Amino acid sequence: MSYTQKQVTDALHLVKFPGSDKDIMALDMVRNIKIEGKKIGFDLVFQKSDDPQIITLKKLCVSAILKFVDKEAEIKGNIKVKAVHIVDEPGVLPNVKNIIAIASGKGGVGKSTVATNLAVALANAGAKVGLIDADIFGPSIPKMFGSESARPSLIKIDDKDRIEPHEKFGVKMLSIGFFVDPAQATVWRGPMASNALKQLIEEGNWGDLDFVLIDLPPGTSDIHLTLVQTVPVTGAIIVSTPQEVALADAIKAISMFEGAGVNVPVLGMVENMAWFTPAELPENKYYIFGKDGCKKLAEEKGIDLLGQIPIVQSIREGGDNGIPAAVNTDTVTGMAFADLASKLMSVVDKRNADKDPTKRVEITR
Ligand SMILES: Nc1ncnc2c1ncn2[C@@H]1O[C@H](COP(=O)(O)OP(=O)(O)OP(=O)(O)O)[C@@H](O)[C@H]1O
Repeated sequence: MSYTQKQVTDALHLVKFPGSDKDIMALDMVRNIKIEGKKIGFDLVFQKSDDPQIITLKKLCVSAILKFVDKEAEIKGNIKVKAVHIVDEPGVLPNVKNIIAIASGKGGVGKSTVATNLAVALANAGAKVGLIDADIFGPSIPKMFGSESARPSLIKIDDKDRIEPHEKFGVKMLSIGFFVDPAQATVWRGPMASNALKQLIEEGNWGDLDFVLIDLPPGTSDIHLTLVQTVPVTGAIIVSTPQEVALADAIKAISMFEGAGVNVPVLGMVENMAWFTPAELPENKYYIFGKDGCKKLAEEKGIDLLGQIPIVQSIREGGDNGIPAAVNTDTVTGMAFADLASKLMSVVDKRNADKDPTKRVEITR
């Protein structure tokens, strides 16, 4: 019999950081949990390699595992302490003004739909925009742009091979879906997926851009860590439906971005599938996934709500037929995405005025 991840994370949720009311899971200090039979191990990530709480916290973790998982669990010696280093050097993408991560906790809430339409709406507003499909295991950007057959070419710049991003509706984009059969990528192991993302970022000929949007996979994964270790992410947008199960996962995504070792400000939330209005009853709103769940969560967390996007047939059709709804600027949905783009531009301006630029992080010891 082996223990479950949940048993371990539940136990570690009970370990509070000394002097704080937050636990080490909420602070995103636990990474790489490995369980083999009775053996449990994980990385414990601190902001500084000489944090005075290292010894105490290691002991608290050992006690929590022995008490709440199993007194026979082999945990001693299996907690590796790691430290976050802020890397103070211009990273890759030096000519990109803002790198925005689009994330969700739960899958299927419309993150790629929002990323696609937001990218098009930003381009319509005159911004120079790039879009990177970081959902390596399930890339959907090629389909949403009607570009499944695009094959970006390699060009030589300063004797180095560079990938020329595909461009459509004013958006420069790269996706692993342009290079491998998506069915192949779904079985890749973590390091292969992380390397693929690094290549899309580092080897793309991105040039000067106002925004690069990164469409992340759902949940929290190695891909998220690869991203913050590869580029300084200006901020994150969290997409969720108003449904409770989706909101619970959205909270985890918010904690991950704001937690130790990542430190990326959350710029706002987007409530997708906020309501449904049938064409024949335009005055009626049906709150299929619940009412204002995301709005309330954003208020609670002190985060801006950037927009509420209803369930609209043309949004789904746009995703399927490769012409994003935001392309049609004179429709109600086109205007909703234009409004979302303008809100994003103003929160990014505010973030850049109020806060220091984000720095890339490295986790070492
Ligand atoms: N507001 C909306 N109205 C109608 N359909 C929508 C809306 N938002 C998303 N959809 C549809 O819901 C489905 C899931 O959306 P999408 O692929 O964007 O979700 P996701 O969160 O990126 O999923 P994944 O878990 O694959 O990352 C798609 O078919 C999309 O067209």
